[in-house]
Amino acid sequence: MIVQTIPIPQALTLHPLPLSSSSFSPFGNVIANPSPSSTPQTTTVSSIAADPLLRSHGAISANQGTAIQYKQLGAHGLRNLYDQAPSGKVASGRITMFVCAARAEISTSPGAASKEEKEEAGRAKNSIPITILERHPFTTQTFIPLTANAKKQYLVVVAPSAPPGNPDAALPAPERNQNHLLPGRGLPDVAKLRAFIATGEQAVTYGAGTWHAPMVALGPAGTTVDFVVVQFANDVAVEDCQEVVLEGREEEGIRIEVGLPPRMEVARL
Ligand SMILES: NC(=O)N[C@@H](O)C(=O)O
Repeated sequence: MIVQTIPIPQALTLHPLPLSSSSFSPFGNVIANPSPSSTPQTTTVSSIAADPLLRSHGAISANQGTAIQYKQLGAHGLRNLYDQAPSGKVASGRITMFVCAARAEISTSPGAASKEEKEEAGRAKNSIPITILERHPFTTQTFIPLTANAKKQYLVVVAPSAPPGNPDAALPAPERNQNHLLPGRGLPDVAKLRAFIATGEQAVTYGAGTWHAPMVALGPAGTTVDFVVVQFANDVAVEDCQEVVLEGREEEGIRIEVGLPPRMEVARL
């Protein structure tokens, strides 16, 4: 539900970076195969012991040696903090699906964009407006694209919380998380918005309370990116989802948008 309207102080164009675990760590987790070159056939107790990457992701040999199981995929696992929700209403785990229409397309061909491509991108105004941010204060939310295709892409737009103050004082938000990973109860700090380009080989978990824009699928017109979404909810609107409208002044060009590059290298973890 909409809880606030924030005036956009000045025009802002975000330049998205390839999504990676390290750049996204203040906001949540990137989930991807930590070591695509490792196969179940060649991964043994001793090869795991010798490989810091496998060890740091908690790799074990599973399914009678026919699988690798990674048990540690980031600090923001599934979190249910509804025991701190003022309504006291218990939450349940939910699995839903978002079928997201592609809203723009960028090329994934490696290499720098040519002068002509940059000019063309400028002319096409290849940008996505950001007009709303939302957070799920008491739960993590994981978006898992139903494709393992690096050519499928989506935009992840997130903001840290501003220091707490009057405007957010009445909003339900948790105070404690076992790993102290909460972003804080404040409204989004729009000047510090960040944008990332994710691929179909990456899933993303927003940490509990992380401000984020509604998912933006990328790709040719008429296509979709389908996501399985895993979170908790208790059906109390203000505890499940708090939305903030970002109010620009179109006539003065005061808006927030993500500028899409004509070409972008896609990154692994
Ligand atoms: N992220 C996104 O697209 N949507 C949500 O977080 C939602 O719960 O609606």
